[in-house]
Parts: sequence; C-alpha cells; structure tokens
Amino acid sequence: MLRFSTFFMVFGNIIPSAIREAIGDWLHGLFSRIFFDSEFTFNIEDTWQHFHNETYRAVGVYLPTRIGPSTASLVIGHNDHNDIMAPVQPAIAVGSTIVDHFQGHRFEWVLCEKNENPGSFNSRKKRWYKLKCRKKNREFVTETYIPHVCRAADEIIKERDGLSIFTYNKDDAYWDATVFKHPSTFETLAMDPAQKQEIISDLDLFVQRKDFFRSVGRAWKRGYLLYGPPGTGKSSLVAAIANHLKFNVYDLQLQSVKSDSDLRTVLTATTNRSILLLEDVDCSSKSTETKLSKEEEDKHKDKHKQRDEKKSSINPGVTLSGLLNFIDGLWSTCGDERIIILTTNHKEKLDPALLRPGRMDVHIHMGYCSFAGFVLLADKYLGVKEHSLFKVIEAWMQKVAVTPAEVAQQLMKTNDAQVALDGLIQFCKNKEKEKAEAAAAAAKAPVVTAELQAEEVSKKSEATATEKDISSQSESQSGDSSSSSSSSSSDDDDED
Ligand SMILES: Nc1ncnc2c1ncn2[C@@H]1O[C@H](COP(=O)(O)OP(=O)(O)OP(=O)(O)O)[C@@H](O)[C@H]1O
Repeated sequence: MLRFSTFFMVFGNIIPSAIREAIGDWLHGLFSRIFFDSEFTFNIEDTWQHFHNETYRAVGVYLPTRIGPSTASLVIGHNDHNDIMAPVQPAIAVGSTIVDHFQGHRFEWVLCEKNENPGSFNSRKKRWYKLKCRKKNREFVTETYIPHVCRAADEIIKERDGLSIFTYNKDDAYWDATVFKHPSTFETLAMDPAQKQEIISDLDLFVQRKDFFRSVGRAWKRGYLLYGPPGTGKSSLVAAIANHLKFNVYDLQLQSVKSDSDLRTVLTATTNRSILLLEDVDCSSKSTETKLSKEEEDKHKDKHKQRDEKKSSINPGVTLSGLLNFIDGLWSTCGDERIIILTTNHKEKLDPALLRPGRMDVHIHMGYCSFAGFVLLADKYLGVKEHSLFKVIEAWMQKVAVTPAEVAQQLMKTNDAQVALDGLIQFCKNKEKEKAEAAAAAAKAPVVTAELQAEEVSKKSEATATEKDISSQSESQSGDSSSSSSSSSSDDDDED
C-alpha cells in the first residue's frame, strides 16, 4: 500500500502532466478493450423499407456454408418436385447459433422469429438474423464483412446448377419457389429453323449488351410477346429460353394480385437474370375483365350487386396496363438482365399500347406445325430421320392445320414408327373431315336463314339488304376458315 502511494507520488512529480494523461488514456483503452468492450448487435430483417431485404437473402445463402462444430441444429430439405431423391440442402434453423470466423474476427449469428400482429388478419411471421460482434468491429462489419457475405452469396447463387420457378402466392403476397426442370430446349422445339435462330441470336445479344443499355440510358430488359393458337409451343418456348439463358422464371397470374402495393412488393422481390412470365394475357387484360364483369352483372344483377360493389372497393385489383406502367417506371430502374414474356392466344384482343416497342420488343408468332417441325418431332419422339410416309405427311401438313402438340401426341402413342406415322396420317384425315363437315354446316346456315327470311318476306314483304350481308359474311367466314394456312390465319383458327 505504502509502495503504491510512493510510486504515484514519484510518478506525479517526475512525469509531466501531458504524458501522464496520454499514458492514462492508453491504459484506460487497454483495460476497457480487455475487460469492458461490450458487444454490438446488428439485426438484418427479412424486409427493408417494405421490400424484401436482399442482405437478408444473401445471409440465408451464405450461412449454411459456414456450419461448424458449434452449430446445434439445422434445417434440411429440398423442393425438387421432380426428384424425391435429390440431395438435401441445409438451411438455418430458428434459434440456432452459427459462428463464423473472418480475417481473425469472430461473428455470431442467430436466426430469430416472431409473430407480428398475432391473431389479426394480417399477422405474419417476421424473421431476422442477429449478428453479434465486438463493438470496435462495427465498421469492419459494415465495410468489409457484410460485403464479403453478399459477394460469397452471389457466387453461390451463380454456381447453382438448378433453376427455380417462382409462383405467386396470393395469401402471403410473395413468391413460392420450386425447382424448375423443364425438358424443353431450343433443340427439342419444333419451329421454323430460321425463326428459332433469330430468337437465339436476339437472346444472346441481349445478355451481352450490358454496356450498350447503359450507354443509351435504357433499362437492361427485353419484352417478348408470344402469340398463336393453343398447343403451338408458347410455354415450351418460355422453358427453352429459361434453359438457354439459365434464368429463373417468375410466373405471375395477374388476376390473383390483390393490389398495386402487392404488385410492387412481388415485382421488386424478383431477382436479376430472371424471366417475368405472364401467360394468357388476353384473359387478364382490362377489356376482358370489364366484359366478364358486365356479363356477371347482367346475370346476377340484384342478388350480387351489393357484394360485388363491396368487393371491388376493397380489392380494385391490378390490370395489365397497370403492370406494364409499373415495369416502365420503378421496376425498370431497380434490376438488370430482366426478360418479360407475355403469351396470348389472341394478340388482336390486346391493347396496342401494351405492345409498343420498348415494352414488347419482339413479337413471336407460334404457328401450326410445319413439315420441318414434324421432322424434328419424329426424330425426337421416334428416333426416325427418314421414312417412306414422310412424303404423305408433308402433303397433309400443307393441307391441314395441326399443332405441334397434336403431332407430338400422335407420335408418342407407340414406339413403332410405322404405326405412329399411320396414326398421324389418320389424325390429319379426321381433322380434314371434321373441318369439311364444319364448313358444310356453316354453308348450310345461310340457306336456313334464307328460307326463314323468305317466309318472313312472304309474311311481311320486307326483304332487306342486311340479310344478304349476313349470309355472304357467313359464306366468306366459312371460306376463310377452310383455306386457313398454318401461320397467317392462326387467329381465325383460334376461334375454333
Ligand atoms: N413447337 C413445339 N415443339 C415441340 N413440342 C411442342 C411444341 N408445341 C407444343 N409442343 C408439345 O405440346 C405440349 C403443349 O405445348 P405448350 O404448352 O408449349 O403449348 P402452348 O402454345 O403454350 O399452349 P397454350 O396456349 O394452351 O398454353 C408441350 O408439352 C410439348 O410437348
């Protein structure tokens, strides 16, 4: 005790005050670093300013790669619906601690969860990662460690072989992911070879033009409209594009999105290098919606009026044009390498404003099966490149409009090429017969009308020019439909 006080007296007399203070600060810093430096906690929540938090997503991808001896539990599973034997993937369990060491520092992670607004209609489970570190490492975390986590997650995502297809879950207003393993590729797709090559070149050019899009001040996105009758391969082409570019697919049913705010949430949650797919857009376009609701209204006018009014005031829904406006605006500025694909059986029903260049840059017509398309399908389905029946089938392909789906259906009935090709010829014959019968029925219709009209005329003596127009229109329609070719008159055939 005496020695200590003597030491401080001598220390106080001999050492100048400035040096004494500096030594004191240094000792304080040293002691507090060793004994008193408190922990600091970062919380990385699943949402950030109402949108899905990309840092949260990155942590979720990164952490399963850092599982060590201190990890007590883990979630495993997979969502490959095509393969129950697919290898399981690890994910972080709620409450489990993961310790990560990076550049000599120790970081402790915990995934937390709590129910927000329990019991209320909009209750939801909120999740966040808690990251504990030394207080002095705060800057290191934000400037070095988190960027390292995000970079590593980006690499992991890029290296993953499988693609995902996301479908919109209207209950959560979010995307449900599943493994995307569609066998369709440009190789298996029956379509005009030149058209196919054109599409591939367009896609390849698009992904190479990052700098070009930046230099001309345009968002790096491209819109494709696929149109044509059912069964001509629109969905197959979407899958072929996804497989070619290795892009995930976000499949959006516009009718199920409740509001603009939900739309904003789901669209901003889509990732780069992805396809936003809207199938059968003629069914979700505003004109169709209006028409249907009017028919409904006529039918159930009084009974449902109040309920419908209430419903529409709560849920105004979103329209295709609303979606495209959004894509032109905010969405175009917050993502790169985005492809938007609209498919329709009725291009003519769409508002031309929706299809203008800049929105839908490329319009691809998917037509009936050509002979070249048949040859490809015969090769894929039967392993046959040449056959004596090919000439007969070529003639039928020029005569009857058959979709690639119909051809594929005939070819996959048996492994025996002769039987399958005979079956296809028979199918074409039946189709032609049905068409002839339909044409005859249509040609008969004006005769019946004329007979009725003649009766009317004799009764009322009121022959009008309009009746002639109707009958001639019917004749011309039946004439059109019987002469429809595989591609140019597809829309007429769609109606069939
Ligand atoms: N062009 C094609 N090449 C190869 N196969 C095709 C083609 N078109 C259709 N098919 C076959 O027919 C099936 C149905 O085709 P797909 O769903 O792609 O047609 P679609 O035009 O999208 O039809 P819809 O308009 O009814 O959605 C496919 O699974 C595929 O087996």
